[in-house]
Formats: sequence, structure tokens, C-alpha cells
Amino acid sequence: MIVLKLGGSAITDKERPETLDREALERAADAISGTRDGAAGAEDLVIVHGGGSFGHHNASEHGVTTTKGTHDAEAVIDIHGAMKTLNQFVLQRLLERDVNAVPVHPFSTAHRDAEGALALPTGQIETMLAEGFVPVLHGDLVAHADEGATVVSGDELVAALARDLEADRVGLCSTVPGVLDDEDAVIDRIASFDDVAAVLGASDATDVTGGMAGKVRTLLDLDAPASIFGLEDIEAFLEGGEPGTTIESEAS
Ligand SMILES: Nc1ncnc2c1ncn2[C@@H]1O[C@H](COP(=O)(O)OP(=O)(O)OP(=O)(O)O)[C@@H](O)[C@H]1O
Ligand SMILES: C=C(C)CCOP(=O)(O)O
Repeated sequence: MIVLKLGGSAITDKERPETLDREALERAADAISGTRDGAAGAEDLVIVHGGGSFGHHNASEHGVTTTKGTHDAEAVIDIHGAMKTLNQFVLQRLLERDVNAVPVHPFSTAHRDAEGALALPTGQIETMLAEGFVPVLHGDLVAHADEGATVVSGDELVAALARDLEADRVGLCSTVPGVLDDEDAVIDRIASFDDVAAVLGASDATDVTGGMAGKVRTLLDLDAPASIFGLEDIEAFLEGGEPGTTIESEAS
């Protein structure tokens, strides 16, 4: 079972609010559909996408982050609505290519407790997989005890899904070909945060959820090996390769 995240930065134009990078999204959809031809027997796949130029601008306008929430229903609908719009675009591109993709909106299913811990039910996702669907989740807002609603990033969803569904492999497709060192070369493997902390930064664009440092931390906590790679490597990853940077802690 594979969890694949399409980074919001990779499939949207992060410079312009609510603008797709059409070519990139189509490239990603082609890669997913190409590796699932004759889907019978294809490995179970759960897709998660981030926000990019959808969601982050809205969240930052309303002052909402993963820890600072809102009780204003209009703000919730604005941010969640932007993410649903992007989700619809992603689904459309996949469906056009005969990928049996269906939406899962975290706002309707997940929540955080007062400590911020995420509870994401997965029974419906397991059933979708068993019935031959490809669930497509997205970074979103979730109800958060004492805070109203806060942001849940696609990366956090990937980690929760990988744990609960015991994923064999996790892939994060982003705008970069992998985690880059101080000379912009792709780091092949990361086994500990301290080894790479000095080169890890935030995102270049408006992003309320944390950029590369947060990704590496989250992925090091998983049992499954994870890869960070660029758009051109989706096929290689889905076909079983380890493109870009592989993140696997020594303990796992
Ligand atoms: N050492 C590094 N190597 C690679 N990218 C880095 C590094 N440090 C910081 N970054 C930044 O991290 C970004 C990737 O994180 P970002 O959160 O923007 O990606 P995403 O998951 O594709 O998007 P989203 O969060 O919208 O889904 C890169 O575009 C780059 O600007
Ligand atoms: C900003 C919102 C609502 C979702 C962000 O998801 P991400 O781009 O995966 O961090």
C-alpha cells in the first residue's frame, strides 16, 4: 500500500492565489494513471494533496495556522472551500485518465484534541481501497478542541495514514528533486534530523504549515521508508524505485 502526496507547491502556481499549474498537475495525473494501467492487481494507492496557492493564502488572511484556530464559520468555509476547489481539479484530472479517484475531505471526518493531537478515522478509506477506489485527501481545516478549527497539513495526513494503514511506502512529490544540501545537490538518504538540520529551511512561498524541515521531521517518525522527489520522478517512485531523497530513521 502506497501513500503519495502531491505537494501543493508542485501542482499550483504559488505566486498567484488560487491558480493551478495545469501542466504540472497533468504531468502528475499522467504519471499516476500510466503506472496503474490495467488497475486490477495494482497496488493500493491513497493520494493526499497540499494547498500551494489554494488554502495557504486564505488561512494566512484569517490568521489560522495548525495551532491557532478560528471560530468564524465564514473563515472556515473560505479556507475549506479553497481546498475543496483544488481537490475537485485534482480529481477531474485523474478521472479523465481513468484513475478511480474519489474525494475524502478531512474537515468532515477528523479532529484535534486540546493538545493538538490529530484523530483521523480510516475505516472509510480502507473500505474505499478494498472496493477499488483511489481515495484523494487534502490538507484542510479540522475542528480543534478549544481553538475552533485549525489547519491540518497534507504532510500530517500522510503520516497519520501511513501509520494507521501500515503503508509500505510513502512518497512526497514537491517542487524540488529531493532534499538539497548546501550546494543544492540532492541528499540521497537521511537517517537523522541533526545530520541535515543546518540545510533545512521553510517554504519559499506563503505556507502556513512549515516547508522542508517539518516534512523531514514528520517522515523520520514513520516506520515506512519515505521519499521526497520532484514531478519527473512520480513514475519511478510508483514503480518501486527510490528517487530523490529517501528518509528512514535508523530506529525503524
Ligand atoms: N534543504 C532544502 N531542500 C529542498 N527544499 C527546501 C530545503 N529547505 C527549504 N526548502 C523549501 O521547501 C519547499 C518544499 O516545501 P513546501 O511545503 O513548499 O512543499 P509542498 O509540500 O510541495 O507544498 P505544500 O506544503 O503547499 O503542499 C521547497 O520548494 C523549498 O523552497
Ligand atoms: C492551508 C491549508 C488549509 C492546507 C495546507 O496543506 P499543505 O499544503 O499540505 O500544508
